Amino acid sequence: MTCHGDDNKLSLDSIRDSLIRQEDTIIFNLIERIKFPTNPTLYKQPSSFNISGFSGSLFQYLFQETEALQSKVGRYISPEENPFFPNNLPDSIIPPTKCTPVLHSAAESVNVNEKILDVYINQMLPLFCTEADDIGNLATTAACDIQLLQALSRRIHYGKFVAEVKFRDCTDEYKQFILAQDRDALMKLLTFEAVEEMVKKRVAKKAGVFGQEVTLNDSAKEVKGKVDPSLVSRLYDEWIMPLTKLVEVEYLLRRLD
Ligand SMILES: O=C(O)C(=O)C[C@]1(C(=O)O)C=C[C@@H](O)C=C1
Repeated sequence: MTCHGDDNKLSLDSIRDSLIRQEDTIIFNLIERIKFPTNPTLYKQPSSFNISGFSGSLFQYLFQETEALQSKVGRYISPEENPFFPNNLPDSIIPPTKCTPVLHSAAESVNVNEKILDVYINQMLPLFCTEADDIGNLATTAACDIQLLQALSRRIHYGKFVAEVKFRDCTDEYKQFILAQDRDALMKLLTFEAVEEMVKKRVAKKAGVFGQEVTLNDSAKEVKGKVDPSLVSRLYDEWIMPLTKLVEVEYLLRRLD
């Protein structure tokens, strides 16, 4: 969702439909990543490997280089994409689109990827993966990490679009709390507990379905799924939805700048 011309699509229902579709991407990417163990060597700072001219982890190196290449071909001209390493990104060779943006210009300053990365490495991976190193698969593991982190980031920063629609639908209600810079009141106003309950149930159900072993033998006995549905529900409850709401609040606080 980039342009003002897309406004006919800009409703809370259409944005929630996109969040529902993004659940599929997140769960499939999660299933791919958790085939591998945690692989702590990948995230060790500084890296145990000699990376010339670079002092971070092997994972940071791979991710930063990937983002730089993707930036050149226009990934970050989309308001749906937010870089994890925004400093010194190369310019895009693709020209920006000539249309009125949907989001307020302050959207660019809202980026919670540092938090996402911290939660991902220190809380999510230990919850879903076996604790071990698989040195032969570090690059493949990092490729899965990058796909999953970008999907998580896109979903969480979609909070900017959710917040914009809520602001347009109930401008006066939101305006008073923005003017007062009242975070708690904004958080309360944008929270829909019944929707959150539905999200948690739906993602658990999807995890059960997507993680099934599919065989042609109808009498084959059931095998354990590829991902624990209750953990996927927890992932949404404890991190994805709270971080989406944080993005919504941060965006709204700047909406009248
Ligand atoms: O659907 C909304 O209204 C949202 O703000 C998104 C979302 C979510 O992250 O899924 C976040 C807050 C609401 O309480 C419900 C759901």
